[in-house]
Amino acid sequence: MTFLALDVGNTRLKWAVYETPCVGAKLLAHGAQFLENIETLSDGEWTSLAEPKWVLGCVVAGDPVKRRVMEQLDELWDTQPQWVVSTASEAGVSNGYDHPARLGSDRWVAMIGARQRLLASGPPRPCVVVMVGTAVTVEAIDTEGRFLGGIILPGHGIMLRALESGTAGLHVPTGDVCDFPTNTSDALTSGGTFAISGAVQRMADNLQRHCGVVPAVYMTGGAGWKMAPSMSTPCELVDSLIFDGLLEIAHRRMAPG
Ligand SMILES: Nc1ncnc2c1ncn2[C@@H]1O[C@H](COP(=O)(O)OP(=O)(O)OP(=O)(O)O)[C@@H](O)[C@H]1O
Ligand SMILES: CC(C)(CO)[C@@H](O)C(=O)NCCC(=O)O
Ligand SMILES: [K+]
Repeated sequence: MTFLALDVGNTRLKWAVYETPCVGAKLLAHGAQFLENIETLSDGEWTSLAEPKWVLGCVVAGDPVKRRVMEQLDELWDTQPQWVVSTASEAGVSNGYDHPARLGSDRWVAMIGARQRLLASGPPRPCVVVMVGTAVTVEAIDTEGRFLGGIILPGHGIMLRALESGTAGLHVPTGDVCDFPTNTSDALTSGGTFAISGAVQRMADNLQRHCGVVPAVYMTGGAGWKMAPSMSTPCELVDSLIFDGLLEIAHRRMAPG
């Protein structure tokens, strides 16, 4: 009766198997694979798994990647995967995007995970949801669970590569984050980090002004742990926000009773 959750990003596929489709269910196995190596899943890590009863995922990589993931699943099991599409509302979150379906499903799922966590931890309040992956997204959700809007900015890696390819003199090793960088490495690393933490601060300010309450801030994504020490706003790092969202959606859609 296991549940396989899939998060197919622009750089890596992350997967997790839970005992049941329910937030807080026991995590039985998990892993991550760079998109170039997806083909190894069906004769590698996934071979030792029991056939999952449910498979639910979100994909923001292109259709060719999605097809390759489906082939891997198909080689091993009969279970038909379901893929989350952003809609006008689901699992207690409503979608303020101009065209709800155009919102990246990873953003939608992470918001559902965050809202679930927020409500489990106390009375409703506004929250900011930060995802630090290949790209960075910062979303605003109001007290009622309405996604008001969010921003997309380049991730740390893309920022650095853009600077490297657009200049003659910016090829240097990774530096440290510091308040007043005095060498090129530290200047680049701190610049990328401040761009992200500054964007989060700004969105938290926007949301606080809009709602009149200090928002909770949740952060997730592969590079979240790198960003966490440099945030200027208090912020809770939750590695599993996308999986929590998938569990919550699956629970509401699939669980009997
Ligand atoms: N250990 C690290 N040190 C520095 N930067 C990192 C590290 N890990 C990840 N990053 C940065 O974070 C970005 C995305 O990393 P990662 O692939 O872990 O995230 P992700 O959430 O899996 O991304 P996606 O979901 O978009 O595939 C990369 O662009 C990289 O620059
Ligand atoms: C912004 C990313 C790349 C973040 O992973 C993804 O959510 C995406 O491709 N979104 C589609 C565009 C949008 O959300 O407006
Ligand atoms: K992601």
